[in-house]
Amino acid sequence: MAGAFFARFIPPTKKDLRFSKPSEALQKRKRGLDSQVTDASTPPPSPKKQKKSEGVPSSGNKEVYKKDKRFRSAVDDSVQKAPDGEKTNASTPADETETISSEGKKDLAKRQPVKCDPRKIEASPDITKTEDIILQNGIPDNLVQNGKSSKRERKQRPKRLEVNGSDAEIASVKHSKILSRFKKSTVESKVIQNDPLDVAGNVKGTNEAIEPVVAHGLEPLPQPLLATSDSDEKPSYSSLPPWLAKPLIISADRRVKFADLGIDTKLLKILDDHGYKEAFAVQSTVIPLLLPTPSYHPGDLCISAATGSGKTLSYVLPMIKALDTSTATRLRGLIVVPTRELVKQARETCELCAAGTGLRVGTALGNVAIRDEQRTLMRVDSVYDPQSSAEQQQNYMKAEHWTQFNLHDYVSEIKGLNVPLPGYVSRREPNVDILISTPGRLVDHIRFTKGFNLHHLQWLVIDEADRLLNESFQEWVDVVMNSLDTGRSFDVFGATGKFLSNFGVSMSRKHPRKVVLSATMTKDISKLNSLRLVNPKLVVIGASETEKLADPQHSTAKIEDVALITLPPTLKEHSVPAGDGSEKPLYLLRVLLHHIGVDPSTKNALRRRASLQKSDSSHHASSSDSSDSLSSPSLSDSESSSGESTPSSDYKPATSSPNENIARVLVFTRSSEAASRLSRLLSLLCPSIASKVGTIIKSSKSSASRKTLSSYRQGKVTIIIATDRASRGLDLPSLTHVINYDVPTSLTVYVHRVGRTARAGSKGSAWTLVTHGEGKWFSATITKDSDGKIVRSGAMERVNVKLDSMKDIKKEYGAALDRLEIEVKTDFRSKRPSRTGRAIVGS
Ligand SMILES: Nc1ncnc2c1ncn2[C@@H]1O[C@H](COP(=O)(O)OP(=O)(O)OP(=O)(O)O)[C@@H](O)[C@H]1O
Repeated sequence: MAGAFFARFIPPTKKDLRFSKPSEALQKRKRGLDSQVTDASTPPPSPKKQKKSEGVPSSGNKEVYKKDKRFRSAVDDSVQKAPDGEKTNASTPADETETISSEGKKDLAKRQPVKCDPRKIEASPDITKTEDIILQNGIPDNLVQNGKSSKRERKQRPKRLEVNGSDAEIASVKHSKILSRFKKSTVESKVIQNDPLDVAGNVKGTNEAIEPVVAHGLEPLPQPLLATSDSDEKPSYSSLPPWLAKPLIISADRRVKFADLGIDTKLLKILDDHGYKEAFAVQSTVIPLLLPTPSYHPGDLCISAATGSGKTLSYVLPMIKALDTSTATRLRGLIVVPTRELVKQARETCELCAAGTGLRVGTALGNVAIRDEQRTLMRVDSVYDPQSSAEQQQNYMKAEHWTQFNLHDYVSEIKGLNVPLPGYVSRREPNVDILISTPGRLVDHIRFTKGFNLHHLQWLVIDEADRLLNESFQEWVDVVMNSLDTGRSFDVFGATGKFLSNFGVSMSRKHPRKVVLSATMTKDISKLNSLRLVNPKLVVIGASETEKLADPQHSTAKIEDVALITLPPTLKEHSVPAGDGSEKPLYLLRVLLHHIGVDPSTKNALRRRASLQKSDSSHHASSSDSSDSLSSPSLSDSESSSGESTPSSDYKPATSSPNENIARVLVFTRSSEAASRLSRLLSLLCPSIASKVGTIIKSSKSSASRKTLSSYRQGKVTIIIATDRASRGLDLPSLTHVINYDVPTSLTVYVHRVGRTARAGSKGSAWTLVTHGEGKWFSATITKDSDGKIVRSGAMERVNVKLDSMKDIKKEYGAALDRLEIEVKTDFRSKRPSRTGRAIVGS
């Protein structure tokens, strides 16, 4: 049979095959494979022996051997099946071919196929479909070895003939090996292209299971998938913890009756008498979460709600209700706020709600000596504790003391120094149920006030949380949290606690409920983590646009989609281009007199205002062509670019105050020095308003700020010039306007400044003077908010203010600056290096 095959085998002519010179590496591989397939020097093994020897080939040989074996049988079959006398030269002699390299594959794609005679190919009926493809396209010339055999192979050939008895068989073995490998690698590469997942299973289009191909590191490197456009895609994951990523979102429009929140009738009456008719959104959401109702949340709360939305009442009401049930006075509620003014404000609300409950409300702020505060905050209890008393006696009464003991002196000493009677010990305790404190003074008490502790604390409120967490204030967070943790240990229960804990009774206290609030709540998880919150929940009170996020259909809304800053919906914002800043006081005056109408009462002012309005109306008409010379370069067209508005357009406070038509203004400067000079300059420029101007600044004594605030409440002061100290939480009743004389330093500062007006549903108006140099920053950070951090109900309106008609005032302005300069030099010569009065202009 082998002889018949050999007789039919006719080597291909040069015309049939195009040869190329194999590379050195391919030559080496070929030699290696040859030696793996057949060992010509050994006698032919018996089938059994051969099988055994096949069973233990080296891993590299195994694969080749299998293929070899399979092909042998295929060739044998094909030879058997081929009709006698029919000749085919479709087979390529094995010793004249080469294994496929990656180079070869590349060449396969690039080069023209070798032309083969299809009739000859047809002669082999057992050639598989893949073989058909290869052979029809031709074997690439670099796959076919040069017709000259290597020396070694020529030497080996006779031996093989001797051993196997058939040269054709050797040739067929080699051919099969190469063809089989080529076939598999071709099929596999096709499959990888079409469906890489299919490689491990059946190849598409063939039902043949693919054996793993030994590619010897020559397989194509895996390529990355083509990048798809993901501009619209949002990550489906969040780096935030679930409680922060999925807040409870409530629309700011929500209103509920206080009676429906479980507030008792006595308190309802008090609230009603003070104008609290119904609960605002933050109150109607937070109170049920904090009180034992079906919505009760057993954990801490973080609350983000706009300025003036009523956050104070949202925590004071439930805290008072929860603490009301207890009898002994202990420090159980602690409210931390950043400024003294806020301490007083929170105290007022607490005292209002605690009226008639017997709860004691105290404050701790740095305006009095700590000793005085200790006297009012602390009390000394005489507690019967013979054991401790005996220990104390042993410490106090040493032998030498007894020799000098005088009973009369002892009794009088007890009276004066509050020394306990025998068997009793003195124990110092905070003498308030609720303490409202600034963080710095709170730390002072924890560190230095004997007996001051937070062991009994049940409520901890942190208002203006982002500010308190941003500034260290003597590391107050760590000090307070450590004090709370100490208070949870069984040691605080004294000897009884130790005794019971020895018997396995859990003696640790409950975590105090923590309520954290801000209008600009931080998403900084590390800062929030420092508060050691337990089972926290984030509540966001948003503008009506965020209502859709609260919709169950939008339940996948994440904190990334929710702006945590919402401006009051009743706030109207304006920006005023203020040129290069050299005439900023004049712009301020113009806004105060013309747009806000701060001085409608005096005849002088009315006359001035009438003349200004007259001249402004002409400017109004021409504002579009010339006013932009004053404007900041980046105030875009999307912002309303209008002429000057009349005072009546935005001046309609929605309060029921009898002084409804009086404008009340808070002007922000960037420093205390600038505030006091601006106040003086305004008085010089416009003496009629001098008596109405007050300041709230850091450098002044707190009594001065207090005086300003009380004068404001009495209606005597209607213009307050302040620093950012007044920007946080200050609730100035019926404040109609905020003016940023100096631009705020950040969006957060802006939000808190303008949030002093438009509170509790009242209308309010904010004005910002923007110089050329500040325009770009202001537009990008405050007006446009490209980050989408802020929700505002309307666009900021740009108002172009003209100074052309203020020639008289300009003359006064020069004289006023000179006078201020002299005053400043005189006043401050001895105190500090003086800045000129003109420094106020740009500051
Ligand atoms: N339910 C209510 N009805 C009427 N007025 C209310 C109600 N709740 C609060 N107010 C009033 O709204 C004003 C603002 O309240 P509050 O100071 O608590 O706001 P806030 O959210 O804490 O503001 P900020 O973030 O600026 O501190 C106060 O004058 C308060 O008396």
